[in-house]
Amino acid sequence: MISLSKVNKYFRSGTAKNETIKAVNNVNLTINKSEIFGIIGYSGAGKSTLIRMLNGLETPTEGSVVVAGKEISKIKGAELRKARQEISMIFQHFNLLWSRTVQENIAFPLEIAGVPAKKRAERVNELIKLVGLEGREKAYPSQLSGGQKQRVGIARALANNPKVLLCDEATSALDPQTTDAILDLLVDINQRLGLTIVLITHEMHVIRKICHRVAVMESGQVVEQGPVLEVFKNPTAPITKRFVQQVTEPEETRETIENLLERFPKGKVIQLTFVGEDVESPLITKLVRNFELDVNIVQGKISQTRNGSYGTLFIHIDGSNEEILRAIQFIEEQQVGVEVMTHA
Ligand SMILES: Nc1ncnc2c1ncn2[C@@H]1O[C@H](COP(=O)(O)OP(=O)(O)OP(=O)(O)O)[C@@H](O)[C@H]1O
Repeated sequence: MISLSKVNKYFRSGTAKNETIKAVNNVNLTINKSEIFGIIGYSGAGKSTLIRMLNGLETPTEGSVVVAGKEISKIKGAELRKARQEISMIFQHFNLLWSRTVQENIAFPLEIAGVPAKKRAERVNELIKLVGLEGREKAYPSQLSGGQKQRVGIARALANNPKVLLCDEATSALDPQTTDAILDLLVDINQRLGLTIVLITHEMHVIRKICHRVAVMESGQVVEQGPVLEVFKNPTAPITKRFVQQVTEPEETRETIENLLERFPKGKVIQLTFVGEDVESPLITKLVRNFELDVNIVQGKISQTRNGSYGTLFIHIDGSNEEILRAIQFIEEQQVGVEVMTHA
């Protein structure tokens, strides 16, 4: 559906004469039909420049950009405008028309495409249902929440049945819950309409949650790309490792807990949280000495911070219910956080 071959984009740096910035540096990418493809990178990595080349808002200095069979990098004028109807975009700050209602915003691209009024109204209704904005048709953007505004943006982008949806940091202005709802909507649209989605983001959570494949950008280059699960399991570039860490630690902990609860159906799995020096070992010794319990240390991780160590330890304790309760009470009295693990 999309292919970029040896794409470079240089900008004048604006400081010294003849000095250029390589915003995009020798990028080769293929994005398949109906795929959700994520491009992740920190600010200045070249993501915006790259995505803007997919709809002809920027032209590459060198190389070719082909989208839905058209060489976007070579076409101009009416031909480019026509090609752009197949490539829609949504934005971080929604870019809605503030003096138009929800309905009128969604109808706008249909008006431009010359769709007659009756058909337009039908299509707007369909889109309102698709994005879950029933009842808000007559509202103005200023009366909507961030999530609702992005739903209008999505409906408007889908109005002319595009083949590709480009998402430029589409959830970066939203809170985590709203982000997840919008990401769910994008997945739903991808599945229902078979739409190809390309998104740029600086949040690995977005990639983890919805993308099939990911490309990692740094200083204009794609430093790593592949199926999301593989990149998570085996990140190679240091920047990828940093992005993966954004999300794997809490997730892995949850998975580990489920795994432990299955491995130890009897007794209790307990998470202990320590802050400070060497608090864990006397506690375990006391548990073994003073209670009629079997105690297993199953997993732990202690991290050093500038203010001392911080860590968690998972232990499994088994014995009579009474003894387990006494032990938990004892731990609670120490300088240690304690949580009895249960299934999520
Ligand atoms: N029109 C322009 N003129 C000059 N330099 C530009 C222009 N557009 C982008 N750049 C430069 O190109 C590099 C890549 O910018 P780009 O906006 O593509 O990165 P990004 O990864 O999208 O970052 P952000 O998320 O902050 O937008 C940066 O060094 C930027 O300053």
